[in-house]
Amino acid sequence: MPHDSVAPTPPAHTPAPASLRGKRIPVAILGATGAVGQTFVRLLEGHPWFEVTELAASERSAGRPYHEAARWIEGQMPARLREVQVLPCDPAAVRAPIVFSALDSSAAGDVEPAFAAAGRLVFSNAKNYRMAADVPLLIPEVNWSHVALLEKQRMLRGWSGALITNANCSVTVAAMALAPLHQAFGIERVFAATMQAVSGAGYPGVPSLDILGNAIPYIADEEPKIEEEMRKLLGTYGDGAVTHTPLRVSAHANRVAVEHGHTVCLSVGFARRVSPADVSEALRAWRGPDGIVGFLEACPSAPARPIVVTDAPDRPQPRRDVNAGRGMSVVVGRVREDALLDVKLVAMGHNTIRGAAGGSILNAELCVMGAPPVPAGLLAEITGAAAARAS
Ligand SMILES: N[C@@H](CC=O)C(=O)O
Repeated sequence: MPHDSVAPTPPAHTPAPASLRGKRIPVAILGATGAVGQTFVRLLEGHPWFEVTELAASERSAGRPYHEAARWIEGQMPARLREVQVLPCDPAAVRAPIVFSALDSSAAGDVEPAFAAAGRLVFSNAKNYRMAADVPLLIPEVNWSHVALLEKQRMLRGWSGALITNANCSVTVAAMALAPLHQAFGIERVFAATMQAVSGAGYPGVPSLDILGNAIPYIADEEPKIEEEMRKLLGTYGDGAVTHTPLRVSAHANRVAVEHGHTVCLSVGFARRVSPADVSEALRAWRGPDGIVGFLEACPSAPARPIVVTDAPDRPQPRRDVNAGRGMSVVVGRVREDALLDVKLVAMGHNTIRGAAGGSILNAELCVMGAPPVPAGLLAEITGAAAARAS
């Protein structure tokens, strides 16, 4: 084979953690009618540890059967959910202990803290709290140690639940490619140019007459997000805080006529001399921090390899590679010398799976496993409180 295989791997059959005692944890999806909400529904259908029991959305959708409220985008809506009545995004109406939020930032700002205050473990995709000092911004393989912020968050905010965020989708792709290199060699400067799929803009998203046969060199708010979130993601946790890495990042964000898969062209400057061969070797060997690799291997959503390196001269390509690791791997190729910085490469990943719903689900799986440093007893506390509410 000329390069590493990027074929989708079959779903893992992972035994549930003993703490679940053979039962799946009920979970709710907030913003269930939108594109990312629907991706949560698809990925969680048949999940061995989680069962979607509640769907919530805006006042406009609340009270309607899910099949009427949501214009389903890919494949078929799971039959068992068609008649489920959509709930309002209110913790008094939604009972599940674990909540996946696909809410737009206009709603997430009030709704997500309300659920965390009401004892729920909230996994957010929205931008609102990503940069808050007490909120973990997580990509498990990159910075799982930052989950330790939860202890301080719950104390400071007086929440019986907690809030965990995942990163913007294009940052996720870039950060996964850069984390192994930062750990091994120390990165000082990054130039990033994205080619982002239309699904990143949600549904109905970018008008077809704007994007067909076109590329748009602007995505609102995207460039500052890439620059700021990258510094937090690659930062270090200690003494109850994350110290952002002093990395200089310059980003260009572009929308292109691709359905799924964000591509990021990266030029990287290191603190010392690093060759393309060093970079390829570090990427191929990387599985994430030693302390959680065993936990990741037991997570149903974790790919066998978070980074798939290809030596093919014309890859990665969204059309061919976007489903690597069932959409959870980032495919990296074109690793070569850079005349301006040191090394350049191209990273591509599934924006609505690894970059959104799949990333949140993996965060939740690691929490359920109690992967350290998840605060001891967090899951038992949250599910115990939910059982008490139900009785
Ligand atoms: N802002 C991104 C979505 C990912 O978070 C995009 O527009 O593609």
